[in-house]
Amino acid sequence: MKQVSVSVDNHQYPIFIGENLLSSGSLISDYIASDQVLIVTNPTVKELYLQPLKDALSSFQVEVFEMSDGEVFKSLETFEKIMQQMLLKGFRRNATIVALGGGVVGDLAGFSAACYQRGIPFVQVPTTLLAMVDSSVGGKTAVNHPLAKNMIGAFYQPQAVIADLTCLSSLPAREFSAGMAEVIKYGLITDFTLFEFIEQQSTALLARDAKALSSIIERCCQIKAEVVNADEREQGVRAILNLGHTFGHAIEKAGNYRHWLHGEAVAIGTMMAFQLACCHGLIEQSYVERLETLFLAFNLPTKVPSSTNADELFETMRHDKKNISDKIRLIVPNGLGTVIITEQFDRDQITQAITSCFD
Ligand SMILES: NC(=O)c1ccc[n+]([C@@H]2O[C@H](COP(=O)([O-])OP(=O)(O)OC[C@H]3O[C@@H](n4cnc5c(N)ncnc54)[C@H](O)[C@@H]3O)[C@@H](O)[C@H]2O)c1
Ligand SMILES: O=C(O)C(=O)C[C@@H](O)[C@H](O)[C@H](O)COP(=O)(O)O
Ligand SMILES: [Zn+2]
Repeated sequence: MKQVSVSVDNHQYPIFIGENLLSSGSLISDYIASDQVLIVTNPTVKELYLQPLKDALSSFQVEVFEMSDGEVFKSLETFEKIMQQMLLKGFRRNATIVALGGGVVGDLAGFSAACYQRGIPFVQVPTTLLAMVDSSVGGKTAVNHPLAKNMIGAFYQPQAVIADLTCLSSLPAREFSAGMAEVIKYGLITDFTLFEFIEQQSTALLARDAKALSSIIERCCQIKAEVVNADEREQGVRAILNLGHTFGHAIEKAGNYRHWLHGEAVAIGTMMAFQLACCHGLIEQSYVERLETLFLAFNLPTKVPSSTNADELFETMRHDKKNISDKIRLIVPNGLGTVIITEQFDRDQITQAITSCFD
């Protein structure tokens, strides 16, 4: 088992990465504060992994909240249902929420933990690649608003993250690829060696080779932990984790949170950020092509349909939480494995970058 540590203010917590961790009662028990536990999950994950987790928690009084599966259910409505269930079941302030699932479950369960009686402990048990490398780590929790993504939320850190690699064997190929978009992001923002490793190991990764997977998951968690440790509340450097997301969130919204997976939208959004940077002399065309080749190797989309409304995407981007004025704050590459946070691009330049990724 590998371990990475996150350390923010006066809270430190471990990320455990290994095989068969889900059923290890001794591991998870250490992070449960009292006998009351609410597992938040969805029908897909419940079917696969609820029983081993329940067995591991057999010494606790466990309730389950089953939310519907899908990004559209990362909503205030589902949040309210969790609050209702916890209140009706008499959950106290020392109860623990366990998020069993991908990023949708994790973000919603984390936000619920942040709000219930002003904050109760929670544990992340991520079951998708994306959740293992990104959403379970760092304490961004949220629900979506019809106007834009993740608009209502809190920075709220878990007690522990338990990433059981065996869960990845049941992950559909499309979901695995979506997770790879965030993995590639880490290579682009700070660690070009990781990017090159992914290029070299693409066949092994697509075959879900355990050694290659465990190595990239550990590296991504290390990078995310370093960034979060330096800037938990995104006052500065943490924004680099948002590469491709300003475009990506607008793309997700334009598809009503149903058409594109988060990772897919991030892949397209990253291509837009790369086109923008290339068009304005920050990076070479060869880097843009190299990234597109890697995304395509993982069956990720790099373009939106030409029927996409670039102005509508731009209007959604104006709601982005990174913006501190009427300028759009973007993360763009300025070299191999490095990025800058900038407001230098105007509306025309940004919409041009969007249309340059039309199919
Ligand atoms: N908080 C953060 O820092 C952060 C970071 C990145 C993404 N996110 C959020 O995460 C969400 C995306 O997360 P996701 O990609 O995990 O999607 P998801 O949670 O929707 O899970 C993807 C699909 O896989 C299924 N699934 C989960 N685990 C499985 C398994 N082991 N085997 C088979 N099926 C499984 C789920 O039921 C779902 O249908 C988005 O809402 C995004 O905004 C948050
Ligand atoms: O942890 C972060 O910081 C990130 O930006 C990680 C992103 O991959 C993630 O999608 C996050 O939820 C986006 O946050 P938001 O603040 O842009 O809503
Ligand atoms: Zn993301």
